[in-house]
Amino acid sequence: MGSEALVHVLLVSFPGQGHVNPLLRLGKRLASKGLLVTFTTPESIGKAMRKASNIGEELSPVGDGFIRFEFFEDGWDEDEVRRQDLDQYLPQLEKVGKVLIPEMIRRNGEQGRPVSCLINNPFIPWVSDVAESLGLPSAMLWVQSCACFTAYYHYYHGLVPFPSETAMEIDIQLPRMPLLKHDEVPSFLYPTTPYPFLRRAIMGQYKNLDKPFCILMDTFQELEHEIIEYMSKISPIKTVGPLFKNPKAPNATVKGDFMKADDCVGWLDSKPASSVVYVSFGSVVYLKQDQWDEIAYGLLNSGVNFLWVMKPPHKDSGYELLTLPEGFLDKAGDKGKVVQWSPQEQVLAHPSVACFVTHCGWNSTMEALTSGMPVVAFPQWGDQVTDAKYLVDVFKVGVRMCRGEAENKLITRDVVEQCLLEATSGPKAEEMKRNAMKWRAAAEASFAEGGSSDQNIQAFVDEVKRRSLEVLAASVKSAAKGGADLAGKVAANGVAELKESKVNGELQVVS
Ligand SMILES: O=c1c(-c2ccc(O)cc2)coc2cc(O[C@@H]3O[C@H](CO)[C@@H](O)[C@H](O)[C@H]3O)cc(O)c12
Ligand SMILES: O=c1ccn([C@@H]2O[C@H](COP(=O)(O)OP(=O)(O)O)[C@@H](O)[C@H]2O)c(=O)[nH]1
Repeated sequence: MGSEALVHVLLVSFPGQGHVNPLLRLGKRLASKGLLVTFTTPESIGKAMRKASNIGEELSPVGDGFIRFEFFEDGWDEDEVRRQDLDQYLPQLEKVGKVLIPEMIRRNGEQGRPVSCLINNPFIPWVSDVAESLGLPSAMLWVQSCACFTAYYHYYHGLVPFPSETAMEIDIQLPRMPLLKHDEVPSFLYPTTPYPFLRRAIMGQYKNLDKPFCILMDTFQELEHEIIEYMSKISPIKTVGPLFKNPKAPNATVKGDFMKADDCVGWLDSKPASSVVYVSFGSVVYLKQDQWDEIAYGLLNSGVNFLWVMKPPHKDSGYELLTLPEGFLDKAGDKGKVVQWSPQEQVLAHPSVACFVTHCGWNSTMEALTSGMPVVAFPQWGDQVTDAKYLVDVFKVGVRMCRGEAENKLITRDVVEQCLLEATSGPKAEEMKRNAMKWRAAAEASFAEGGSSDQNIQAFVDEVKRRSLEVLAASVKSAAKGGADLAGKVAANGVAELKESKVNGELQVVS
């Protein structure tokens, strides 16, 4: 079957690694079930993705369908420093995207690929407005846990008290969730957050929550059973995680890394089973030099093997380049390896790796659970503090090393060493490993054919197909009436294509 006869969905991503990864993974899942998927994000990131990853101009086959990329200009010069300031960048993306995304949709229609559905991730809620204005269905991929989704929901609607200027240190009880201490709710909700623009971005998504017909989530039934059941009654959520495995297309090479991963698998191969601690704080967290030094000495003093990701800061971020203590690499010798970026999925799946010191970003959390990997939790802000609470107290796969950036506390080398030892040897380590392996099995069952997430993805694909026929039928009507609005034009172009498809006997449309 040619790609032109397939139902086409357009994925629009916020330009962050922790957002691109899950949306692209969703794209591969949808493609593998027979859709044509176009993935788009600003060209500033597109450029990095093309350079670092296996992305070309052409269509990539994935399972029964295809994925392709188109990037859009954000209207700023290549070296514009304001991109680092989301207070300025998010409104710019909205202004430009509201013009360029409809143009991209129209162009695709003209080229014989009418778009039937838009899917976005958080921080760019205006994508649902674009879809609505064109008469297209839309969905949103929530890229954090269902617990965090619930916390933001209750905050947005003022349903329970949250920490405030006058009562900062209150505990928070949300339905079907463990009691959260004040510093365990997503920290963007603290009155003192240094990232109020991320709170505004997320609240913008909640303001628009009635527009998507479906909210997809990178989590799975068995992991957050009760809270998923509760929120399903309020919002049209469908769990489709863990997205990072694709059983129908395990060899699809399309990846969205912004930086080429350093080679470290050979080094891991040379190490004994369960002997290496993997340390990574994701793509945006940047620690202070004194904290970095303590972690370095903690790693050395504990005597464990370690693989440590030390990514360079963005040149306009204002962060000082971190350094390692003098003589650190010599002292570590062959016990340690420091890289700028790792192939994290492969690292977490490697038998030499014993545990993961993580900032608890939701992608890292899902990847660890799905790989059966115990963690040492080192959360900083946002959803990370809530994820850490769940990893340690609910999923029971982790040791806590800190409570988050708001605590403003230096974690000393002794504490680092103690946590590393606790997570790698002795009864606690064994128990965490057992629990992690249980989560791995549950995750695998959920994405295997017929599992809860697989069923939800299939139901979503069926619904998109069903709605695509409605969209086309509506546009045939409006085209017949001579409607010259944009949606009409898009769809009218699509109809020409569909007639062809019909001739091929591949798609049937009632007009
Ligand atoms: O890339 C960014 C940017 C950014 C800044 C400038 C620019 O030009 C482009 C982007 C800002 O905040 C972020 C926040 C993020 O939170 C991360 O988002 C994940 C999914 O929401 C969570 O699970 C993680 O815990 C959390 O660390 C992830 C990101 O990738 C970013
Ligand atoms: O060295 C690294 C560090 C991170 N990642 C990937 O980058 C994403 C980070 O997302 P997460 O939600 O964990 O954190 P964020 O970067 O958004 O804070 C995950 O998919 C990781 O697998 C990676 O491939 N190599």
